[in-house]
Amino acid sequence: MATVIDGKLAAEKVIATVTQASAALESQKGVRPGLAVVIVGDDAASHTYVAAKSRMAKQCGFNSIQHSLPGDTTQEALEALVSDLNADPAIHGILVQLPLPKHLDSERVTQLVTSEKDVDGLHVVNAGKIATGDFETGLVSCTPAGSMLLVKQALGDDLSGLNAVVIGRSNLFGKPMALLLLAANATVTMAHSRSKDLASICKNADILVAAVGRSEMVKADWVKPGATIIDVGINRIPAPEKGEGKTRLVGDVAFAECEKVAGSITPVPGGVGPMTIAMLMANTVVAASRALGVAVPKF
Ligand SMILES: Nc1nc(=O)c2c([nH]1)NC[C@@H]1CN(c3ccc(C(=O)N[C@@H](CCC(=O)O)C(=O)O)cc3)C=[N+]21
Repeated sequence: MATVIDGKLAAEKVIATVTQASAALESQKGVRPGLAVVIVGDDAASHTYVAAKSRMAKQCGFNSIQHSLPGDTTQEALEALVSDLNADPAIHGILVQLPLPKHLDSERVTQLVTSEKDVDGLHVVNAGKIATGDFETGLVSCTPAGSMLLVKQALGDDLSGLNAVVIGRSNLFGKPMALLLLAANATVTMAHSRSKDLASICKNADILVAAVGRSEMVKADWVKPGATIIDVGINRIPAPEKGEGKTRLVGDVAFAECEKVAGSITPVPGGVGPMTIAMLMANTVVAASRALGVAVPKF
């Protein structure tokens, strides 16, 4: 039976470091880290996530500001808000909740956020820094950064000699995750929906990272015995056993069967999800520390 990796506990440790660094900033500089979260429209799931982020930001002692814009907000209005936040010295981190409503160009908005305040790590400058091995001056996107902390917790900092397979190739997750694994000396394979024979690619993985967005797609016979599995999927599926119309959260990995083969595995919920929020707080305190010229905490 695999060890279940406790993402909530790991996230609490990150949050403790963030809270300490935030308090130090306030006592040294009289400034609290400022995080602005922008949400457009009334998607229920997005509002739940944003509420969780705001709650955590307050718990960390941040100045947490939420901008909720109506679903018919124009591109110009959204860009004007982001420009204001870019120029506001009290704001150190800006997050524009994705996905945006279809009439808006999210790539333009994402690239408008100044790279120093891009706590999502999605600006091309930050993506480029990861790609070129600069982990000192940029910001790493939250879900890959959090997943990497969980991998290192299970296996140590040096992944030399280990095969890592990342399923999924998005700019948001798959690409930066693969680059972080590579930087830690793993031998990395990027698999995706067009890959031939996913099962046999995965079977070779000492570290298997699933970010496909398809519930419970990774089966036990895809898993190398003893492998470390990081499940990045968040899929809401019907749960009639909980009552009519109820749902439950599952990952991209068939947990119950894979747990019997893996060495360690992250659960959903309670795995990567809490780490994503924790790393958002970490990026915010890092951005604030840099802006104010104080020592930057390590995570
Ligand atoms: N600009 C932007 N940045 C994001 O980082 C971003 C985003 N947009 N849009 C949506 C996704 C999704 N996301 C999650 C964060 C935490 C949990 C999380 O904490 N999940 C809990 C369970 C929550 C529940 O029960 O619904 C868990 O896995 O244990 C999940 C999902 C961040 N995202």
